Amino acid sequence: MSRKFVLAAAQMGPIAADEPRNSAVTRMIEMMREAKSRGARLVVFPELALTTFFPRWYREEPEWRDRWFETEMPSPETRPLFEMAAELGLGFHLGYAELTPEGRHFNTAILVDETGRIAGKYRKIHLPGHSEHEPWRPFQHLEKRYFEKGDLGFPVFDAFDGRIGMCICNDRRWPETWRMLGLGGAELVVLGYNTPLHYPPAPEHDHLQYFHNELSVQAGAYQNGLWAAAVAKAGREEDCDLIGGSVIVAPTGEIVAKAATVEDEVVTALVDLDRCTEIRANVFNFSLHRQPKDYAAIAK
Ligand SMILES: CSCC[C@@H](NC(N)=O)C(=O)O
Repeated sequence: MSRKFVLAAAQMGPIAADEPRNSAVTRMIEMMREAKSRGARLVVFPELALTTFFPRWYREEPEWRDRWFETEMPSPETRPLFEMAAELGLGFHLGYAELTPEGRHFNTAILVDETGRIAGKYRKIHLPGHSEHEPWRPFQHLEKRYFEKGDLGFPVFDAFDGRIGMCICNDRRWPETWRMLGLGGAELVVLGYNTPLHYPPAPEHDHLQYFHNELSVQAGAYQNGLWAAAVAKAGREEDCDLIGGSVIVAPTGEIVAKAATVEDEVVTALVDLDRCTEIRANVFNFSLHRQPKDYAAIAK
């Protein structure tokens, strides 16, 4: 059985602070139609794809924070995505802020299959930034304030005739993320990101933002012999420039599709999950070459 399918990366341009959820959903549905017209089976949306990247602001009122969070999925505003998935026979990956019935806040992503059913959930583990107001910054990065660390580990799901893993934005910079997903047997890792062009603690690295994105995703894919799709929310969002550069990467580490704009843009690639073997049966044959006894410090 062939395990080839068309994968779509649906980069999003900026979402204004006052842009309602149903506007973002309408933009996503338009990109789902575009992806389907190119034969896609799965479309990947960014991190926190329903709203502006709200951790850039410091606010103390709990009700201010909670307005950015989803208390159910699907919700009345997001249900059209699920209905469109079922109608088109097109799965999707979506990042959003999750508020649980117990009052817990997570930076979450879900995988939805071609029938519109939630096939998997991941909660972001590597939360970047800071937890207190730092007025010297031109904008805040308060993920450590507004979210709890994810509590689901790095699960891998049976879907799309393969094994699919997820991570979110800053997770992609950590080799441990990719190795955990690789050890779980992931053949495709999908992720979204909101990455500012300007990094206030080390502005001398600003010109490297696109490079570090590609470096991380290409290394993660190659070193674990898996496909990867990394998808941006891009462009000038509320006076903060976010990088674009959404990519689909093969298990060889080669970029096979790449966005050219910082706007809503769909890029597609034909993904053959059986190509993971090219790497996994050779250079990164884990059972043959990996030496976990010598890696003890990594897990401390
Ligand atoms: C403040 S750290 C840099 C920004 C970070 N962004 C997210 N959303 O994780 C990233 O790793 O891209």
